[in-house]
Amino acid sequence: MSSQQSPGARFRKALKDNQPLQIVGAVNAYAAMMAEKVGHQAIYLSGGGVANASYGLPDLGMTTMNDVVEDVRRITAASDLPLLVDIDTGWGGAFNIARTIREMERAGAAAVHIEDQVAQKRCGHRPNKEIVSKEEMVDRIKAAADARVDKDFFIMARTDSFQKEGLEAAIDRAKACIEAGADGIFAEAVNELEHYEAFSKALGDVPILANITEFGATPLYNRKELGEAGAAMVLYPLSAFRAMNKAAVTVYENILEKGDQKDVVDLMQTRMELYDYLNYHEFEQKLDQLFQQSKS
Ligand SMILES: C[C@](O)(C(=O)O)[C@H](CC(=O)O)C(=O)O
Ligand SMILES: [Mg+2]
Repeated sequence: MSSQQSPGARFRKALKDNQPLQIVGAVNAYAAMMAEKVGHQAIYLSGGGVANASYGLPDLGMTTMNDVVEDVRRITAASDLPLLVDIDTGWGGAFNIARTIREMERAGAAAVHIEDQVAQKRCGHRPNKEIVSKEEMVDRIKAAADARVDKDFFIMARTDSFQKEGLEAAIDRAKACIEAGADGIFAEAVNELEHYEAFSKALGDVPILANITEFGATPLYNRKELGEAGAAMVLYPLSAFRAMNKAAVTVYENILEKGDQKDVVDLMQTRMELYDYLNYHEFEQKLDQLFQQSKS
């Protein structure tokens, strides 16, 4: 099932083959399997998703490298799609960042994005974000780029500077990050198509990611218009997660209020659908064969 190419090489190929490449959030292994079967070419492990879904915590820099790497391992074991991982600020200084990159590679990630917020970070779409200096961010990128073993492992620099410093400063940071070895730029929380155009004009061939997260600062632009504005990647970090959560609350409430779940069965994936995504029947057949062998 798994291909000969490294995860990083597969990510780069997906980027080349899809313009722009849609990257969908998968909060766990099963979500990754569904995204793959549906036909997506790349998946994402959201830092907010790990904090919220795996630990019941807000996206405020409270989860550690090990928390995230654990979820990466689970997802890469279940799906062959190249996985982009949110490593927040990299969890420390140069040595910590180098360790993070190596652990992510070892766990089967294809790409990461590392941001220029302070360690006490916030969600990129919340007010009052604090950022580190351009020099410190450049050091983060150098440490990350230098640490990778596979040269195809993709390192994306995310800049949160637009909110505080505006477009020109954000582009200036992006340029410095590219010089330091970044393969792509995540232009966080910009809010007009023209902003992506400006990034793309200034950065030439370097791929730019548009984060189309719901209920945030960026309108829900279509893939096509983002592509025309120069975005090479479109991220949907928590879209499926938000939908799952709403369905779950509806089911919990219904069971409590009505005493049964009949009214909400239509919201549910059926047992057969679940089994199809899991290849359940293949496993069952194998089990039957094993029993036959031990009986004979
Ligand atoms: C992309 C992001 O970093 C994430 O952790 O998924 C978040 C998404 C969100 O909170 O909607 C971010 O943009 O900061
Ligand atoms: Mg995040």
